[in-house]
Amino acid sequence: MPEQSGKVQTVLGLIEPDLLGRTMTHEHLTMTFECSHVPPAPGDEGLAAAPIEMKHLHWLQQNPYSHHENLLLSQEIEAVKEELLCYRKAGGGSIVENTTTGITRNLPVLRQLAKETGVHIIAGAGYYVDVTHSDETRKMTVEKLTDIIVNEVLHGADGTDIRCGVIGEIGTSWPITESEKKVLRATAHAQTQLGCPVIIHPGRNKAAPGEAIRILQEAGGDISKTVMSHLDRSIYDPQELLEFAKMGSYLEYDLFGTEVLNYQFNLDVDMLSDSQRVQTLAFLIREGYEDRLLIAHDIHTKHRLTKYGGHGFSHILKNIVPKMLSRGITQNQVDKILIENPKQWLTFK
Ligand SMILES: CC(=O)NCCS(=O)(=O)O
Repeated sequence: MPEQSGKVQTVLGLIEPDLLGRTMTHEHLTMTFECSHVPPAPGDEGLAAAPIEMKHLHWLQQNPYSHHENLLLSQEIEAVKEELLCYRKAGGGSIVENTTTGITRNLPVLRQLAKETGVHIIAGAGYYVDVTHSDETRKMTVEKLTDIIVNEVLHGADGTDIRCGVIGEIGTSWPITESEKKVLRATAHAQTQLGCPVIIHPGRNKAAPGEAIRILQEAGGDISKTVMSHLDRSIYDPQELLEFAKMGSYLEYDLFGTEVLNYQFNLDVDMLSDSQRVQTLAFLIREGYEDRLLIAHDIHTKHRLTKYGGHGFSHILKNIVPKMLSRGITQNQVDKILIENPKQWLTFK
């Protein structure tokens, strides 16, 4: 049985699960997102190249992926540190940092932030979406990928002794590519060895979450210990959502704070607003899924930091929790979503 059994693995070492407190299960503290750049609309090239300024804020909020500098969260370590201190003051305890290979994971920075702020930080093992896979990664067998992921959890990643405490976010596109399928199978095999939590980034299609879970399941993964991210932009129809929920993964609404008219990555999608996210949580609770719900902001660009007029890492604690309570979700259910469910998920078997 690995030493992680019954514990949560943070970038500063193993801790008792009860120490986690309120936990955002899907955030990024330092990463780059140039792989997802969307060319600006004709006529907007000047805005896309201009420094971030108050007068451009609305454009930036609606076109976050067209502004190169906005995609470099890695440049904002000091601002993120300030945010984490505020997050603690607001009652936050822990953050799962989902940056994996391909979007510039920086474990030494995560360790430094954990030491300086007192926030428990859990780092992610594995690989982001196919466009970020190197030729070397693409050529690897499932066995080799499994060894690498297991090593990132048991011994440390990126040449450091800093150990990851979850596998993911494991990136998948739509349709899921061959290289991504190998990574999913390796994830399931590593999870079988380690008894660890897993988190998946689905492709941008309503069929994508189910397909990723099926691949994990067929490879022996533990779906009850797996989180499906980004449901806010993936499955809207209530019946289809319930069908997916029956598969047994955690259901994560992790784009709180994102309010956009046009979702740049898929214009067919009407991205949920925060009010609709809360309504969806209430619906899933009524349907019996309160033990399966997780929430977060998935901050991955500069404009969502308070330094740039964004909502920051404390938005859920300061604004969404009161809204949940005012819409009939009980304090006990809020605590489940923010404390108990993350604890159950993050504790190694
Ligand atoms: C970093 C990351 O993968 N964010 C997800 C953005 S998306 O719009 O939900 O795909």
